[in-house]
Amino acid sequence: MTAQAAPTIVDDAVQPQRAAMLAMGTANPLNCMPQDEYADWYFRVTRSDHLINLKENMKKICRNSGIKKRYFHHSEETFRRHPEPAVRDQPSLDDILATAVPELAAAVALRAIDECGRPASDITHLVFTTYSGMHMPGADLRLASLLGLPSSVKRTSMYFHGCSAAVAALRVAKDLAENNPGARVLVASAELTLILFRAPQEDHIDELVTQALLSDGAGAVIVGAGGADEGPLFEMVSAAQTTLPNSEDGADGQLYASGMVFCPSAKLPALVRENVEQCFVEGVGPLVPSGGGSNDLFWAVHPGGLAILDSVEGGLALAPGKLDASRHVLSEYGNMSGTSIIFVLDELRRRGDLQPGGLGVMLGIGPGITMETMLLRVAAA
Ligand SMILES: CC(C)(COP(=O)(O)OP(=O)(O)OC[C@H]1O[C@@H](n2cnc3c(N)ncnc32)[C@H](O)[C@@H]1OP(=O)(O)O)[C@@H](O)C(=O)NCCC(=O)NCCSC(=O)CC(=O)O
Repeated sequence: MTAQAAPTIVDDAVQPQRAAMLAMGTANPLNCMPQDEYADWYFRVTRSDHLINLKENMKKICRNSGIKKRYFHHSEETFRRHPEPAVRDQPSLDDILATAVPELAAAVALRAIDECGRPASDITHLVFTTYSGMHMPGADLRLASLLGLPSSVKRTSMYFHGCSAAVAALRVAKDLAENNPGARVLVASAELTLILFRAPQEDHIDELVTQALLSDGAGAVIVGAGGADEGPLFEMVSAAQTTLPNSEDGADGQLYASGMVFCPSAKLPALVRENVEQCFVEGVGPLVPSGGGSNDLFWAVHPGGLAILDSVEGGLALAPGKLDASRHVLSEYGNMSGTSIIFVLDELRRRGDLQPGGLGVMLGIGPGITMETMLLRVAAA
């Protein structure tokens, strides 16, 4: 990826108190699974080795997934203690998820708070997102308690936004920061795939794709609108959400007593390819300087799968290398659903290719089909 020129944007005058990402943190559970061992492991723990053709199919999907390894909270030990999710479809997941989701979220939130250099008690708003379980009170409250946030913190939970969740949460955080002077918003996203772990079924290749690509992770970002004094990383210039018409069946998730069933459609990559440019142009295009094309921007794209990234690259006619950060995250961690985008942002800033003032687009792709776009500007060093 080459360093880019730093275009200026047009609406600074109308948005004096623009929100920015001030700090971020990411983390994964400890169990690391090489992708080339996954099919053998998965069919063994689900006692499905007799489904020989399906297992071969799974091996092929894993080989072609662009993923080297994934991380999981669960392990073989989980299924020795709780055999239900692996073999009977009657899982007893709730206690595990109710504890592990806020704990993982707290670990990443602490990293972001540390990086920010101000105490947790300065957090005024919490926006929490997950699909890995639902409780009342929710994981957001447990997270607030683990972090020791003030009891006055204003909590917003966003459940079941799938792979566009963290971009949507950041959009909400941007509005909160820009409309509440002094606000310091903690965005936390945590996903554990234990909620959707199920034995393979012969007529459900879509579920096999889910089992082969999705993985566990959490990310946190602190958002404020205090200007340069706060040491911003990325200014959040403008955000948009676009829902593709008649695409509800493009990614279908349903929560049952036995856990979540999530089925991405085989047509999802084509839907993305056909629509991504229009979503970009309509969503944040008007703020990109005239003459600036998609290749003049940096890109943080949800690494949903190799075919998804290839579709975004093709649909926007991006130069090779433009999605390297997303491809790297896919390879090293798998598809951590909405959380992935925070890993991509973190990867982009670590690479050191971004130029102060450089513009880029963050793109989340989730059920709907929903495309969440946010125009970002790299803050001055
Ligand atoms: C799964 C793959 C790695 C497999 O790649 P391959 O190179 O092996 O080959 P391929 O794409 O031709 O697929 C192999 C065979 O599997 C079938 N196949 C692929 N995806 C399928 C799906 N979702 N449902 C049912 N069948 C599917 C193909 O039709 C083909 O069938 P046949 O062999 O009969 O021709 C890739 O297709 C991929 O990256 N797909 C995108 C995955 C995806 O949807 N990710 C988003 C998850 S949801 C998400 O991130 C956001 C959200 O919505 O929340």
